[in-house]
Amino acid sequence: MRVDVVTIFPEYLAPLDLSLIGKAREDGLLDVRVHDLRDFTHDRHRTVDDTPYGGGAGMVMKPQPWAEALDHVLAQDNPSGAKPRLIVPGPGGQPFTQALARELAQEPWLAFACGRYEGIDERVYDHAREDLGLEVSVVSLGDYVLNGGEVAVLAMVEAVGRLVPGVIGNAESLVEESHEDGLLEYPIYTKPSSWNGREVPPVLLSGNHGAIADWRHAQRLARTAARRPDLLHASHGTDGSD
Ligand SMILES: O=C(OCc1ccccc1)c1cn[nH]c1
Repeated sequence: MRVDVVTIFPEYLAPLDLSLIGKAREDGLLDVRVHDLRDFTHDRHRTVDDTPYGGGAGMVMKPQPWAEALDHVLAQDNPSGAKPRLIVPGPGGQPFTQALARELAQEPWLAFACGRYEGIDERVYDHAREDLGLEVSVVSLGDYVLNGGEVAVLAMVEAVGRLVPGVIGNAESLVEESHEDGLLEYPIYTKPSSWNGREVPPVLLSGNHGAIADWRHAQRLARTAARRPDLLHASHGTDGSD
């Protein structure tokens, strides 16, 4: 998978060079390219923002640098003229979920646009869709506001990248994760079996795999009911009437 990120803070994406994602890049499983939006400005101050038409607080990211940056992304090492799916993190976007991460992990090429200030001139979205023929999705990590899209892109690239075959050595560990099938994960324990006067639940030491599976499923249901009842009604058939 190829991943392009356009940002005014390229150094914010440095953590993608670390650990799993870093190794995946070395192994050629992920091709991550970070572009500085200011490289696509032409004035002495490398201006990327200006005041909003209609008034209001804050600044808006100018359209021209974004158009040139996207042209560069589309042209770089792309003889076939393939198109990336463009993801723009923003508080007003569709929720980023494990289901969306799985969907994005199927894409051969993703491009992320990191907004700053109050956001990006709306015409950039129209230009990307109508003139560049890109599928554009505004995606939110949650109902809160960050100063820019970079932190959200780090989270999304990690969540998506780890689903790309080969990135995680033990694909088994991808199965029983929270949200993988609509339930939160069960409690986990490791040695020693007795610690600080606290014991590991005996069933886990019993070797009875059926009982262990039952206990774990019961724990997942209980945890989900306690912490995320919304998930229970959504994906387990209960319409909330019971
Ligand atoms: O704040 C966010 O993105 C950064 C951003 C983008 C555009 C304008 C302002 C801020 C965000 C919140 N949840 N998910 C993403």
